[in-house]
Amino acid sequence: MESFQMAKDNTPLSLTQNFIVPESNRPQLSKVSTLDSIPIIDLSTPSQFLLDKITQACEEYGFFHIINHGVPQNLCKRMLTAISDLFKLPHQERETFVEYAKEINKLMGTLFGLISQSLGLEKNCLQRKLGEKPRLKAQANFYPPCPDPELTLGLSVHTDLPALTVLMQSDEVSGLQVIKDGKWIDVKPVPHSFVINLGDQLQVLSNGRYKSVHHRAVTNKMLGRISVAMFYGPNINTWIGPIEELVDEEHPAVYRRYKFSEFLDEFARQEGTRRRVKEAFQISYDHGICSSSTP
Ligand SMILES: O=C(O)CCC(=O)C(=O)O
Ligand SMILES: [Fe+2]
Repeated sequence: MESFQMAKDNTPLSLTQNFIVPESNRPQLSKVSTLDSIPIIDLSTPSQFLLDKITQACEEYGFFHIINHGVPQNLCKRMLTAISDLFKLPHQERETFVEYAKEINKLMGTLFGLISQSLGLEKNCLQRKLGEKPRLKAQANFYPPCPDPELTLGLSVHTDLPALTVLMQSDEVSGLQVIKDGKWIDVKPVPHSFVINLGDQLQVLSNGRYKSVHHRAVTNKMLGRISVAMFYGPNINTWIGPIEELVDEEHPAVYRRYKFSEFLDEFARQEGTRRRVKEAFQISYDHGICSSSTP
């Protein structure tokens, strides 16, 4: 579906009516903070320092950049070009896709190890909980330049439903924004970095200690933007719930256990609403009675 009417020289003429969002959902770009940003973590720093940084980033932002991540720069560049071509051509550059997916899968292994340790768990704990046949899904996003970025959103406000996202964005153009302390902050591209964010399943596994944070993508007048997200999540038959080591008297289970298929069903059920999927699996401890809030 074309979101814009394009002139011959590829400049957008006007935003088509169906992409204009209601006033209450508009991005209010002048209110977005450009002073704050998500942390940048150097994966090559010595281990305890690195773990402290990861703990802090996961607790405070649920988002961070990683640099010195070991994924070849040239492969990242080829991947962005391949994705860019994909939007122009029907034909896929398969080899680059497969090679990229393999590298990112490896990187996800490293990140899950670090995040597990940052929670005080064994290195392989999170990946073990996410099951033997995880789902790795790629999503390519293309945001054409837009004549009026105030009237629309490139990608509406959401949290990522799986466990972990590795996002590569084009170096020149920003558009990703993240909620921090009730305010939108801009995630300016950091060259040769990936943006990492935690998904809903990680929030549940960590018993709410780490957050799957709301984010959105906005457009801009001048330049188109590309991003490539890789999501790592469980398969539909995997049971997800707070990890036992993270539950005690002081930290009672925030969520009940569920099969991932149930989570997906709930997600589908909430189509068309401002989704609150995790909340449906929350345990309520009101009046000393413990009950799940799922209908
Ligand atoms: O384009 C972006 O930066 C955001 C992408 C995103 O949030 C997603 O694909 O889930
Ligand atoms: Fe997302």
